[in-house]
Amino acid sequence: MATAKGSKVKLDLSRIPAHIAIIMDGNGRWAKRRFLPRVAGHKQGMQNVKTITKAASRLGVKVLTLYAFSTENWKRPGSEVNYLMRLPVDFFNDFMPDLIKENVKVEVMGELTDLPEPTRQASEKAMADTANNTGMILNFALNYGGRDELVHAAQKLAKQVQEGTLKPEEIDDSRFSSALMTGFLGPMADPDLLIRTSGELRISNFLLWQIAYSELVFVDDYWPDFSPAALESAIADYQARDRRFGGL
Ligand SMILES: CCc1cc(N2CCCCCC2)n2ncc(-c3ccc(F)cc3)c2n1
Repeated sequence: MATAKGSKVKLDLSRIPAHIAIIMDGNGRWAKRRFLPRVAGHKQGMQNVKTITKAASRLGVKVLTLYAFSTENWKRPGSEVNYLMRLPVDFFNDFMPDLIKENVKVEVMGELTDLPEPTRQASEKAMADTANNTGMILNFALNYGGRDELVHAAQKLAKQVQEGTLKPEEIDDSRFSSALMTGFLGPMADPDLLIRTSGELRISNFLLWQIAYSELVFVDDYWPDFSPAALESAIADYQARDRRFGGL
């Protein structure tokens, strides 16, 4: 078994999960514990996105989906939302050369039309500038909600039936998966491994259809403290499980 260099755990590099999704939670509590403002946690959290992106890419992960902003996050104080909405701009200003060097392809999924113009433009430019990259897909969920995604998929398919281009009996798992925001990922749309940081044991309206058979790993680290070693440990947990996909 080939193992990751310098790793504390023995990873089978031939069984790295193709698609890892992460709920990056605990940024505000990370700051509070250090008597810093919440936005300091978000800033450190963004730095850690860069660290974990590189670590996942180098381990051979094919898709890394990160829950950056949920449809419910608009309820936060205006000053915090304004700060958060600038992070994608800062991320790409700082990290685009590294993303190009890592051959990472950026995707951003969610209700992007509701975002501030600079946030949406930075996301669209990053997707355009990395469109020809063939390495890991870094897929940000931005202004994303799982129920919102299911409703939009149902509406899309209902419209096709109404237009006469689709029969109701033709709507099956595959057709529904293709109608979701993760449809562009094809056979890799469903995460093999979902990680949530900060000790919370909730799914929080994330990838509700896609995680039907995902392995779930909950870690106590706050997101800013979630290290490449912690990622490898979560992957080792995944590799130690015996996935049955509903079978015996
Ligand atoms: C819009 C809210 C938000 C918050 C945020 N945080 C704060 C909370 C979560 C922890 C990570 C740091 N990050 N980190 C990267 C992005 C990002 C999103 C899209 C994109 F195309 C490029 C980068 C980000 N976006």
